[in-house]
Amino acid sequence: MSNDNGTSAIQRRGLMLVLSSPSGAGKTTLSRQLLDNDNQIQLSVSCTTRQKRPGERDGVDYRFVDTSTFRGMIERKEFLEYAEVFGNYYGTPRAPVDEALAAGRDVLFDIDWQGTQQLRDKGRADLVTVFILPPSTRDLEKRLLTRAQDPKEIVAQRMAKAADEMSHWPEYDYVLVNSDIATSLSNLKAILTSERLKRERQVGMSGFVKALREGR
Ligand SMILES: Nc1nc2c(ncn2[C@@H]2O[C@H](COP(=O)(O)OP(=O)(O)O)[C@@H](O)[C@H]2O)c(=O)[nH]1
Ligand SMILES: Nc1ncnc2c1ncn2[C@@H]1O[C@H](COP(=O)(O)OP(=O)(O)O)[C@@H](O)[C@H]1O
Repeated sequence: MSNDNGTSAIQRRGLMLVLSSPSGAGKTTLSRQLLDNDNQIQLSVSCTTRQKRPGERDGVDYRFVDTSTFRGMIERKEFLEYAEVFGNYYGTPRAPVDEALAAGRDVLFDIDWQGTQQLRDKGRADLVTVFILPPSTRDLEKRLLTRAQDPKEIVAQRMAKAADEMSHWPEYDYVLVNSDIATSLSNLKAILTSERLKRERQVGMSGFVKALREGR
């Protein structure tokens, strides 16, 4: 796996980039743009028992499963973490994450604060967490309404939960206020670049420096 700072063949460890926010703040939009822009990171596709929204694709945005399938996966310990959010189950399948990290690839997670806490409790050294806030409550509601994918009562339910969810921002490494999407994307890319360049993640660096010092 190469890094992006011109030192191309230096191997590094994959990292786990977590995005959380109240519903409607823009994490799905930001995730999609980041994935389109960066070929070293892949999305962790969660399982959920919630209804598919128009335009969502099974296996791409989520794996849509029924409650008994989800419970079976819990029993077989197939989830790295899972939680109940807005009355539905959501969970991160473990195997694809382990495979990606072992191959030195980064993994992007769109999960809530409960899932983030579970990953943190497992002491995952490769965790980098980002909380996304809306510029205002009015903007948040406007975004949920203009997304136009949830019935009015679901939007109201999500707005009612927003204050609670936003109280978790101090638990995250980075915080972005998503006013302008292009600025947020560029800030997110800056976070990712800096985290990739951390010395301890560049596991191939000592070999590289050894070769340099030997004049090779
Ligand atoms: N813990 C956990 N939360 C998840 C997972 N997948 C999605 N979520 C969260 O569940 C919440 C609802 O997601 P969703 O129904 O897609 O609504 P949206 O956030 O309005 O797009 C969001 O906070 C997601 O980040 C998961 O695998 N685990
Ligand atoms: N910076 C932004 N400015 C204006 N609208 C935005 C911005 N970011 C996202 N949106 C819009 O807000 C709505 C909710 O965004 P989405 O990414 O689905 O949020 P989340 O995944 O956090 O629930 C979408 O219609 C999206 O196009």
